[in-house]
Amino acid sequence: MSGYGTAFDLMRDQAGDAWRDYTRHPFVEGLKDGTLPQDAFLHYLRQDYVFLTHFSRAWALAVVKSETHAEMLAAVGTVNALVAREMPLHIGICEAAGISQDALFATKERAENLAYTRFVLEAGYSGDLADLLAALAPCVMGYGEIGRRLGTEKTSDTYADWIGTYAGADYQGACKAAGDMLDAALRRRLGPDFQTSPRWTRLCQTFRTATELEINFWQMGLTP
Ligand SMILES: Cc1ncc(C[n+]2csc(CCO)c2C)c(N)n1
Repeated sequence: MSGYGTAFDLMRDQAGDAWRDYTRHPFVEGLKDGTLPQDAFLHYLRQDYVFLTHFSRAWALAVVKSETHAEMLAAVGTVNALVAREMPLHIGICEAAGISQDALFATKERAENLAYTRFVLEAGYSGDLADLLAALAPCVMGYGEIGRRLGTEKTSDTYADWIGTYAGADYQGACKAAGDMLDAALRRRLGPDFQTSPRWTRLCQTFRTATELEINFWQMGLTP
């Protein structure tokens, strides 16, 4: 059990090898032992800034697709955390590494990056909040799992700040909240035994595709 909710555990099991390939990708192992080249890390961060721009739009769409005040509150809180905290963090790390804000804002979006965020947005545009959250979950919980594992297994402090962000209580709490939101959204729309709903297979497919797109994102990080 992950501690991130019932639906997430079931979807992760359905994703099979893809989940393992995402959370134990060579890029992740390079963060763990400090062997990831710095230029690959900075290239990843620049692309991730662009990623966060579109990811924030996807969470804003979750506000649009909400049906209850509790859903709106959770979604709007994530939009705020992303735009007011996570994005400035990336700007600060890049600036400290010599990448100006102008250079960062001018980053050309890689195809692997574009494919992922537009897939998530499309899941939301054409579906309801359950479809959108199934596409968002691998990102949120995957980094939670990676941070938690690297927090105890890391053998180098080179990327300790990055690991600490995702291993920390704040982020772990956000994963638990997102897992609870996913469970509640599925119960509301699919019923209490949501895994017996005719929609379940497709939601698991959406989760798996987003997981595969996360693998491609790490791979892109290794090829600046
Ligand atoms: C490619 C990529 N995937 C996942 C994350 C992690 N992440 C993105 S938004 C967010 C906050 C809640 O949605 C978190 C943890 C990332 N930064 N980049």
